This record gives sequence, C-alpha cells and structure tokens, in this order.
Amino acid sequence: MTPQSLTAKSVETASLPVIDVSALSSADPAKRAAVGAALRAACLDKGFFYCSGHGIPQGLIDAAFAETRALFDLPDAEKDSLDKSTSKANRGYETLGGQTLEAGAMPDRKEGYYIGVELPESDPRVQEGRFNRGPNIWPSDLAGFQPTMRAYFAALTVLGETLMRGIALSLDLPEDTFKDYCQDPLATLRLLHYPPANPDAPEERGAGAHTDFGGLTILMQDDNGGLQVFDQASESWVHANPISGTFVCNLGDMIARWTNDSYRSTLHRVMNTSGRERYSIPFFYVGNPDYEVKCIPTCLKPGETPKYDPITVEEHLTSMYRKTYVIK
Ligand SMILES: O=C(O)CCC(=O)C(=O)O
Ligand SMILES: [Fe+2]
Repeated sequence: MTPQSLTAKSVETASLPVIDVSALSSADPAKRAAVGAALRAACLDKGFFYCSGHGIPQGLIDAAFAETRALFDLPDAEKDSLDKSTSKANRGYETLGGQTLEAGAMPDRKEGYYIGVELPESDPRVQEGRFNRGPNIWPSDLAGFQPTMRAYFAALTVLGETLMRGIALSLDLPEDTFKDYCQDPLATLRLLHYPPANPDAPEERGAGAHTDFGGLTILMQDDNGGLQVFDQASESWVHANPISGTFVCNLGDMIARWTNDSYRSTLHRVMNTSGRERYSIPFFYVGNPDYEVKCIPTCLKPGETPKYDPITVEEHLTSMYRKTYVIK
C-alpha cells in the first residue's frame, strides 16, 4: 500500500471494543473464559481494543505523564546529552524527526525516550551484545523520573503477563501456555511527545502509518486524541479517541505471525491536529528473546499450512527494527 492510498480516505470514529480484563483474576473460570472470548473477537478483527479493569493506579499513570512532560521540557542541550546514540541498548532520547515509521513519508513529528529492563554492563547478556539489553539512561536533574518510570515499567510488565493469559484463553489454550514466553521479557517503555501539527505541512504525520513489530502494545495516551487505526473493510482511518481510565492495546506483527495471521496486527498512525502538545506512553510487551515463535497449531484452519518459519523473539525484533533504524 502506498502512502498516497493511505491518505486518500476519510477518518471516522472508531468502534473499538472496550474490554474489562479484571475478571482474568477471578476465581471463576467462566468469568475468565468470557474475557478470553471478548479478546478473541477483538484480535480476529483489528487486533485493537481498549483495556479497562487493568488495576494500574491512576496516580501512577498521572505521575508517568508528569515525568514525561518534565523530560521533554528539559533544555535541548540536556536532552542531546541523553541521546540514544550513546547507548548500545537502544535507550535514551530520540530527537524530533529521528524515526520514519512510514516508508516514503516525511520523518515523524515526534520526539521520544526509550526505557527498558535495567541490566548492568557486567551482565553476560550485555557483554554478549544481546539486542536491547543494557543499562538505562537516566536524566540526572529529574529526581522523580527514575523511580516513577521503574514503578510504571514493573506494573505494565505484570499487566502484559495478565493479558498474555487472556490471549491464551482467547485461543482456547491452557492459561499458562505463554509462561515461558513471559519469562524475563524484552519489554520496552517509550515516552513520546508530539508537537502540534504544522499547518504548512499537512502531509507530515506525528507517527507515520505502521504496524507494531512485537507482541502486545499497551498504550496510555493523553486526552488530545490523534491516534488513528486503519479499517481494511472501508479503507478508511478511524479515530481511537482516548477513553478515560483505559489503555489502548494492540497486537504486533509477531503475534500475527504466531497465529498464522488469524490475529491481526493493524496499521495505525498519529496526527496531532489538536493544536496542543500531545504526550503518549506506549509499552511494548515482548517476551523472552530466546523464545521460539512458531505457528500455534490450533490457529491453522483446515487445509492451511504455516505461512512463516519459526523464529526467535530476538531474531524477529532485530529484523523489524532494521526497517526504521540503522542498527549499529
Ligand atoms: O502515540 C501513540 O498514540 C501511538 C504510538 C505508536 O503507535 C507507537 O509508538 O508504536
Ligand atoms: Fe504503534
């Protein structure tokens, strides 16, 4: 699909389902199965849903946004000193226009900051140069930043595990099917700041059209709106408007691959036409790097064969990152 065809259509209001996932912790198997059924319908459709009943305290979410704003408000020279080019583990600050998510489009009108699992230089995985493994970069002038982001990262990791139990149920598999996948995951927290759209460059996107590379994305957006999801049936973009107290969750390419494309990884983009500064915090829950992703047999329809070869999580991610970044 060309960028032109992606701009041709109108934007409607999305009808993405809101799924209350609190019952995944219920003692009643029927209630857990009901969440699984709701997830299944969402995953077979666009692979996008709002997640309520997630148990993440609003105070922690508010604190994460406050620290995100404080970070991007730092003077440019200070942000440049935190630049991710100084990290071997893809951590730290990414300048405005540092990524082009949509091939052929202008660079994204956003600046970002990457945080991952904290590992010291002495860890064997860091020594071996494993993908995305290493220490974080922490701004020295923001006292609350590190503790807040670590707490948020830990809470979202638990939510990611819970949702993977839900995904297992949605596939009619035992709830603990993805236990090994969830061991020592390669999760990434990304802080994003989108300046208001430039009226002189209407074709510029905050984030160009893309699918997410990995497993499950758990996104907290502020109340400015701007996230759009592609609707294949009508070939139009639909607004994923913010719904207070919910995360927007979506499946990445790796889960599509795992399910032989029965679960969907859908194109989305961001256009910040609010006239205000927009902030969002996606958390990419990707599992253990050595875990082998191969077609789940029950995802094959009669007569179907696996479309993709088995691949490890790390191999998959490395190859996907190469598409938007040059990897050192
Ligand atoms: O900022 C958003 O709302 C979405 C960001 C996104 O799609 C991404 O980082 O993959
Ligand atoms: Fe995305």
